[in-house]
Amino acid sequence: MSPSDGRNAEGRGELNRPGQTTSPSDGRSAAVSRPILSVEELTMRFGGLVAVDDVSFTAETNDITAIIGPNGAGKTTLFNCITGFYRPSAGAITLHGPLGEAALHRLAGHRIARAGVARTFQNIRLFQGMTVLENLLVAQHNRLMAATGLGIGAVLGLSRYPAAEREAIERARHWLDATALLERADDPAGALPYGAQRRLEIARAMCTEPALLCLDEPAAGLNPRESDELSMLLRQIRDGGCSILLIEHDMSVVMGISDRIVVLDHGRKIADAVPSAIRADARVIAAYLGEGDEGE
Ligand SMILES: Nc1ncnc2c1ncn2[C@@H]1O[C@H](COP(=O)(O)OP(=O)(O)OP(=O)(O)O)[C@@H](O)[C@H]1O
Repeated sequence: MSPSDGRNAEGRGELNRPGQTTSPSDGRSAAVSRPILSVEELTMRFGGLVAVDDVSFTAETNDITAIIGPNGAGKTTLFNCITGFYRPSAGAITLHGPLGEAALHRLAGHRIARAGVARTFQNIRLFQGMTVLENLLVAQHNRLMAATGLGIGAVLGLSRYPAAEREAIERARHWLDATALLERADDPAGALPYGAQRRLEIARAMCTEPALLCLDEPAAGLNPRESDELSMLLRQIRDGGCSILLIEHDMSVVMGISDRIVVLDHGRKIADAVPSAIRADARVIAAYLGEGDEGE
């Protein structure tokens, strides 16, 4: 799937991770699509309430796939199933990641992270008292431990530890630069303005080098300029080779950057198409009007 209308020509500056190469951006449209995530007949019940009801969709590699829908539609519950916070009542979630296929519906959260999925939350969850840089180093703790024999190498003063630590700092600096936070590296995270904290959350997720980045309302509380900067950052992350799953209520962000949009209403999928088709979809318009909100 490579819809021309879902692809924005502007803001194509690619944002490679350290040591990563990408194919030219003009090669993206010609690339054969490959799924990064398959959700099949997913259901999540809370007692008698069906929060996600038999939902199936596919997110393609190197796409931004948005999940939208009125309040209570089941978006966050779907995210929580994908990222291991909830064990689904039924259905399957498969990540087609760099380490092969992973059945996410059966894995614990930390193993889902290791398989290549990172997420941010609706409510900011940073270590407020730690510095900005420390927040990014903590995110790489597991990788650092694994690279050094679970820390024993560090204790014994073996040479791999300093190299792994240097790489972690380099990766952190790369994402601080990408999110315009380099100058705030030594400030406590809690001292950053709200929009900068949101960017730091994304930088922290990217430090784990995910194949799939799941963002839960990243534009919430941002002013229009910050939302535009966020859109640019997300395009750059996508063009750098990371697929994105995005829950967002800000329709200017969603329509501006999404390659595909899945719409939920009362737990059910009611539409799944490129942005231009979603704008014109009568069921989608009715769902938002039913909420007393046209969504745009
Ligand atoms: N842990 C839970 N226990 C019981 N009910 C829940 C739980 N989590 C979510 N729900 C219910 O499931 C439904 C879907 O909620 P969810 O938060 O997934 O919707 P949403 O689309 O993310 O909404 P919003 O846009 O307002 O964040 C709601 O009716 C909600 O009250």
